[in-house]
Amino acid sequence: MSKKPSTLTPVEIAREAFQRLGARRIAPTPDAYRIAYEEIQGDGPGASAESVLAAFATKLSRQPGENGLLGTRLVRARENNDWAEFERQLIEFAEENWQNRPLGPQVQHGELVPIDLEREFIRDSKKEKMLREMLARVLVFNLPSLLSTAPELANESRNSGQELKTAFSEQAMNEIIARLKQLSFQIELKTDDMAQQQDLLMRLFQLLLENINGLLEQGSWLSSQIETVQSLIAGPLSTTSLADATKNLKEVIYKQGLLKNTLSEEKVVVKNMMLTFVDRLSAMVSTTDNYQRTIRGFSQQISQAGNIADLNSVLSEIMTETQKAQEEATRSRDAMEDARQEVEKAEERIQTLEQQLLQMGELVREDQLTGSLNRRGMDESLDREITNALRRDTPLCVALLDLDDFKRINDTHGHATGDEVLVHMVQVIRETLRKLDVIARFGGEEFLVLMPETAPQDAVQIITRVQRELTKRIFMHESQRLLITFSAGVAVYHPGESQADLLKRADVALYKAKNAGKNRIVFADPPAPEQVGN
Ligand SMILES: Nc1nc2c(ncn2[C@@H]2O[C@H](COP(=O)(O)OP(=O)(O)OP(=O)(O)O)[C@@H](O)[C@H]2O)c(=O)[nH]1
Repeated sequence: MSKKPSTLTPVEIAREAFQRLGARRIAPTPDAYRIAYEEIQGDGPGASAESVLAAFATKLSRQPGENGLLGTRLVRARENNDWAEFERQLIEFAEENWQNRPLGPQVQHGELVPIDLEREFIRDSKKEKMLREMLARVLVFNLPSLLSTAPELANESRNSGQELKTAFSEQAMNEIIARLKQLSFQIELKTDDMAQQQDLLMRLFQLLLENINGLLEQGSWLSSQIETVQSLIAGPLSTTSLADATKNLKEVIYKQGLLKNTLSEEKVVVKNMMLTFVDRLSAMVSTTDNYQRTIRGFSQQISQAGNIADLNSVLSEIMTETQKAQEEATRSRDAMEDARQEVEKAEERIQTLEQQLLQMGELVREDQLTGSLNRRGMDESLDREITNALRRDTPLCVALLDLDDFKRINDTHGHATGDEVLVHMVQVIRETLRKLDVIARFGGEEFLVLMPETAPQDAVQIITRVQRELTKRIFMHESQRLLITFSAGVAVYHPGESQADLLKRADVALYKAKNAGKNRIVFADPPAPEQVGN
């Protein structure tokens, strides 16, 4: 800190002092001369406070940054002999650095603050109060709620928090610090334990699911639910994906429950109708039996009749009985006709409900990313549409769509953007297609569109519309416009053809579209005769 005393003689110092004043263009007043003299003489015994401050200012002015600036200001104040300004600069600097003084890099991140440093810091009573309150709140409220599976640690956290609020002495503070160190260590151990337990539970859950699935009928509703859960827990778990899956399943289960209730009610109605039908039938049969018995009685009476008058009375009785039997038969026929109509209506309602139930099932056969059907849902839909097409004798077309240069999109903009493109693509397709068309994710960036009751030329038109729509509805990524196109192979189903052969033809056409330069649609060749059983 102190400057070495000069080795010059007093005469040399006096000469040097005059030269220095000249160089600095300062008038050689006694004060200025004395300062210059002392400056050159250095910190010898008896150096004045002013010379110490002047040397300090000069040294400081050679420092970089804020310190250098302060030094320059101090040198200027000293040169102007403005000691009031010199003092003001020093006080300002001291105040600024006092206020902003950080705890310092000496304290490593994650380590407890040493007591002496801390004492300095907590002189600022406002900050101390805030810090104490925040820490107490974390210990009393937040930490215990995370430690619900470790009640003894939760209690310790709560108690330390409470005591921290009143730990004002150094000793009390040291005790709290020691307790918190211990608590932190125990929480660390507990967390490791919990992670292991969670892992074991997850494996147990997987085993359980596999076993249940093995017991279930293939393709049953519950089996598909279980597969969804299995695939979910196989991947990385996130709160959002779990919440989404739970929400989906809950909704489906709720709707399924409603539909199943209505369905069983409808089935009871049909059963009652059948019972009425059988009742009426037996009533009619017993009426006919009675009638036949009565007629047999009459034929006896006729054979025993002695005169026309007897015969006349038998005849009028026969007429009455016959009329009764006829009326009963008509009543029974009407009742049976009503019952038959009711049964038909109930059957229709059952069919509708079963159809809805089937659609519900498809909800969990969805692709998680895009919301379109997944491969399993697609297989079932295609099966159903082929059956419908054959039964109704209507044309069924399929289109296999494959995004162009999707790998480049992934490579250039990232996988997450690639995912968004897939979602965008499905949204555009869905909004462009008709209600009865179905869209399924065939795999990766390939989609299958089923177009029931659609002739080949209409199918090509529909897919062209999707293509146009996709170029109109530009996909934006970070203010950049990404042009998304696809190539497609379209095929019409030929009766007798297998699902696999139909998809194969669409795939070959798609391959041709890609080879012909992409962003185009190719119609598939008809199947070979042996593929349709000719
Ligand atoms: N982001 C994302 N990418 C996927 C997904 N599934 C498959 N891919 C990627 O899709 C890309 C398909 O690449 P390619 O088969 O070479 O096809 P392409 O780049 O579209 O080229 P062409 O079909 O010839 O136009 C691969 O990079 C896959 O990793 C997915 O779910 N999300």
